[in-house]
Amino acid sequence: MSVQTEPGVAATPSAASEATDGGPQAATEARTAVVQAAQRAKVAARALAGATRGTKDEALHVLADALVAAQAEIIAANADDVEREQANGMSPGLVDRLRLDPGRIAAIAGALRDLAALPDPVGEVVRGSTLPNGLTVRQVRVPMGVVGMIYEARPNVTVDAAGLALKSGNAVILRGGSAAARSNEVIVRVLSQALTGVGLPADAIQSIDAHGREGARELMRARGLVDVLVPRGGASLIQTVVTESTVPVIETGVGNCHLFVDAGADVAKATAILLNSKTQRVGVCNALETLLVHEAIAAEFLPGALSALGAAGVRIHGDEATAAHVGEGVEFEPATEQDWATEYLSLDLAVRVVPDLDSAIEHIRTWTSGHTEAICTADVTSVQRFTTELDSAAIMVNASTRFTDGGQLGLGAEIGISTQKLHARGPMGLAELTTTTWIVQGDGHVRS
Ligand SMILES: NC(=O)C1=CN([C@@H]2O[C@H](COP(=O)(O)OP(=O)(O)OC[C@H]3O[C@@H](n4cnc5c(N)ncnc54)[C@H](OP(=O)(O)O)[C@@H]3O)[C@@H](O)[C@H]2O)C=CC1
Ligand SMILES: N[C@@H](CCC(=O)OP(=O)(O)O)C(=O)O
Repeated sequence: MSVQTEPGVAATPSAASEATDGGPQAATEARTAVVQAAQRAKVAARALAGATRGTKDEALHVLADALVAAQAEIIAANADDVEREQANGMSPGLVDRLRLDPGRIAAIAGALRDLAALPDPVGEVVRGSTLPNGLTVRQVRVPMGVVGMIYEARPNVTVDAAGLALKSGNAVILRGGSAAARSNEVIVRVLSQALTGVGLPADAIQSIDAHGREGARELMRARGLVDVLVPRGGASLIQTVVTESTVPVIETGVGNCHLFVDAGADVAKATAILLNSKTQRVGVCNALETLLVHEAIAAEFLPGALSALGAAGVRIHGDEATAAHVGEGVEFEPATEQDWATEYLSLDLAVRVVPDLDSAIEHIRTWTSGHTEAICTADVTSVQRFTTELDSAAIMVNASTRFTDGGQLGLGAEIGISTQKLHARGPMGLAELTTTTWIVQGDGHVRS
């Protein structure tokens, strides 16, 4: 699968009418089910908002243990999903995103334990002062309440979202990608049952997967019951949610990440960063899609870099200047403008040689979706310009694009990576799932 993005826009919108439609009866059933789930979640959210850090952290460990204990059942359900989707022609990159194994389940459980080790965001005083009139003013973090989430077929996200919601004192209603339906069914059951073991309500973690896209649409309309909706996925999903949701939305966005190798960059480090960004996990939004190379380093850098990419199975879509450096065993085809706009999510990479930093910045500003850009350089002026003249959610300096990830950046996990600017930008962790309340304490104060 690949995604075309318009210059500067996370693009390819498609109308809600494209969504699978189960007819009026399915819509009514979905409405009833989602409203009831949201009502239960609202009650559960009150219990979570008052839960102590100790209870929430204990719950996260219990959830982690429960997942590991249910590993065989989860992996069997996941194997059904993988088998079905492979038969349906899902690309290897997306199958990799869907697949679970014991190592991945251990990592997912580990992320829950990492969340337990982080400070509780709830109750944190963001600002505080005593005014000249004696009033004490504090702005304090509080949970959002009920968080709705519509997301891709990636079962680790089910657990990350549940863990983040729990630690930040929120209830969560999940609608995962249909390709992961069996995996998510088992995971949500295991998690919500485990909650009750520590005296927290099972309704704090609910799934509406059974109601498909009808359920997702009802979640968008549950204003007053759902406090915030996080859509995490492709352009069609984001466009539909932004257009149709009456619930407040925090958008995430598609990736189309760039790496610029500057004149004078350390070739060994740049090659390692390039390979990691492109090949470590190709189906994810922080994978590299376009390499830009300063012409002054092209002859030194490109032959080795392209042959390393070729050895890793990467197909190059390059401009003429790149073609001159392609050696034996490297699959190459001439790039068109479409390649600059494409999020391949596969072992494909667009490559362009540029005359200078200005051209690299211009290319990125033209084609980026605003997710992650990286530069390899030894020049502090280039760093300064790259980090201030681009307008993306994350900028990596001499580091892989793959670091745009909540776990990697110390947030424990992430509910999504925001590529818009309001409330949150970049990987969204615990603090991003809270809002604030102003607590003003007086002693009979009145306003004059
Ligand atoms: N910035 C970020 O945090 C992230 C960005 N992404 C981006 O997402 C893309 C890959 O995601 P992909 O696998 O394509 O996921 P999709 O966008 O296809 O699906 C994600 C979820 O949205 C649902 N959905 C999709 N379209 C609609 C619609 N029109 N109405 C209602 N629900 C809808 C899907 O349901 P169904 O299963 O029924 O199709 C699924 O539950 C990439 O472009 C990647 O960069 C992905 C994750 C994180
Ligand atoms: N958190 C991710 C990156 C963001 C993400 O979830 O991407 P995607 O696989 O497109 O859903 C990671 O690097 O593991």
